[in-house]
Amino acid sequence: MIEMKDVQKTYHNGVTALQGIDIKVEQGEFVYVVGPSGAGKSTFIRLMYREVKPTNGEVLINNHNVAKLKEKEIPMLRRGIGVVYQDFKLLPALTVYENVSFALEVIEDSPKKIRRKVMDVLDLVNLKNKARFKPAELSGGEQQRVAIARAIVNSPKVMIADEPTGNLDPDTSWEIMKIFEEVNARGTTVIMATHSKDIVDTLKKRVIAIEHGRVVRDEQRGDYGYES
Ligand SMILES: Nc1ncnc2c1ncn2[C@@H]1O[C@H](COP(=O)(O)OP(=O)(O)OP(=O)(O)O)[C@@H](O)[C@H]1O
Repeated sequence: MIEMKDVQKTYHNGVTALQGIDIKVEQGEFVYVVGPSGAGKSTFIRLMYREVKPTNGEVLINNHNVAKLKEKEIPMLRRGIGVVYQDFKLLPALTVYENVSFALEVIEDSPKKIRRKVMDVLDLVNLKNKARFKPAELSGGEQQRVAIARAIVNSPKVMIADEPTGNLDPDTSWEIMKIFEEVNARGTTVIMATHSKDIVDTLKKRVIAIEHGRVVRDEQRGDYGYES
């Protein structure tokens, strides 16, 4: 479960990106985060994996106060959260297989088990046949599928995506959304910031709208609510 209690984030330059944020997301939900450019969406989701710390208030992930984690406890938090970015952030020198296995927590796994886990997630994103390719040899949609495989290889409880279809054409975006729905159907909470009216209005989910750093709307099966 993810909970924010009266959260405020003011950056060092004095910009207050978020204030008075009170939300609760239950395990297994699928949530879109929408709003105009600069509204605070990225800040909102970056608080969840402690990429940024709240200035005031509490961010609780499975009842752990994220702001109070010690440095050495942060990897444990992040192991439970898979993150997908707009620009994929793959390691260019590594193959598809290596990009995914690199993210795997391997402490107790045998080589056979590691291989199975990596190939299972590559199968889910339909990229088993390109395991030996380098990112530059893949289309944008394929690169994003590798990034999703990397995000879910540790079976996280939560997957967070910041504009995951922002660099992709509409057909490829729908492929990515099908994978997100599959990941969600397997029990993972999905939080996705997006500017895609088409996606939000077609695949109906909970919608949290943020404007000027405040939640202005929170609806089950909501609309995008802005012009595209
Ligand atoms: N690291 C930072 N330092 C200072 N100000 C920041 C930082 N990151 C974001 N901001 C400011 O906080 C506000 C909210 O930014 P944020 O990136 O959260 O918005 P957003 O809704 O994700 O925007 P977009 O849709 O354009 O990605 C903006 O005014 C932005 O300039």
